[in-house]
Amino acid sequence: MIRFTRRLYSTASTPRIVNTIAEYRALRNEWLLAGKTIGFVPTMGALHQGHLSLAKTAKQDCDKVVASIFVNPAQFAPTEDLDRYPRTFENDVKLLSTVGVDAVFAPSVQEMYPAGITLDVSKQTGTFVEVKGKSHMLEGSVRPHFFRGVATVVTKLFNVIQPHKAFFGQKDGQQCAVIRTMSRDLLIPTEIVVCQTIRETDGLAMSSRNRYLSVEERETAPVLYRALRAAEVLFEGGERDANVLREVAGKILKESGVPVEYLSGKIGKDGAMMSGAVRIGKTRIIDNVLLGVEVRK
Ligand SMILES: Nc1ncnc2c1ncn2[C@@H]1O[C@H](COP(=O)(O)OP(=O)(O)OP(=O)(O)O)[C@@H](O)[C@H]1O
Ligand SMILES: CC(C)(CO)[C@@H](O)C(=O)[O-]
Ligand code: BAL
Repeated sequence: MIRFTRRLYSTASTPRIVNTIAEYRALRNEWLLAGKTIGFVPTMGALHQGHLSLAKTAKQDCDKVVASIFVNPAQFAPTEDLDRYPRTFENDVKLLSTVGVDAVFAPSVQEMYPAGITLDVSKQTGTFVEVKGKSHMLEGSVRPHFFRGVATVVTKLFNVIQPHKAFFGQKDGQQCAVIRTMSRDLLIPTEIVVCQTIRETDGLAMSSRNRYLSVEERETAPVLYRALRAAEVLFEGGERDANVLREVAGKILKESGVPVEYLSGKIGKDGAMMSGAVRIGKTRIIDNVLLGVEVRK
């Protein structure tokens, strides 16, 4: 009985680990010949329930699901946490096996950047993807290198994986907008699906970097969501003045004393996104709420 259970687990659920582009392409050809559709969940690892919810949605929509685990150097400034970014590969694979992911693409930096990659943008040579007009405000005002690194690696990953659909989290709302624009402009045939933000019970958006927080910092961290949620409640009650919504959220943040990097909210005819970033100790917390707009549950 025990043996039977084990066999089921190892053959039915363990994703295939793929480290090279050549190996992935061979697998993809097999899948395409068999008429399978491919869903893709790009990640940097250190997985949590937010990532798993993307994989579950991908599994509902597509025959085969590939998750990538790649800590992309190009989206880190030289002063940021590339070296200490959490790397928990074995546990990540275990988690992905619980939601039926078929393959984990985990390439080396050399595989993804064959000509090498330096973090100093002024010294970089070669080809990069930049989404002008969407990359230098909000997150991009604090991390000017960031969306160039993300757009570049997502283009490379799309070229390798060639998925029918790719799944991203609303928590990184501006990233979703950048990737949608990039896909439209570069005529990328992959459908971009944005999935809802998964939260801890106290409202904090799940995030790999939350594990940097000390016990006291973890208690403070939900303040950003509390502030955004207060604005959302007002919006739901009929308030349509973006200044009022920002003021309400801003007051809560000010009272908490946490340093605010930005707090933004504009109301358009199709609804609005209120977003913010705060520093809790050395850790950046970002979050957003969509007002009057639905995302994939
Ligand atoms: N709480 C969440 N709910 C839904 N999707 C999420 C959540 N957190 C991350 N994602 C999505 O998972 C994908 C991979 O994100 P990533 O690996 O950077 O995780 P992360 O938790 O956002 O990490 P970090 O703390 O470094 O920002 C992205 O599309 C991201 O938006
Ligand atoms: C999309 C992504 C995997 C690109 O490295 C990263 O920015 C992330 O995890 O959100
Ligand atoms: N989730 C976005 C990845 C990053 O902050 O580098």
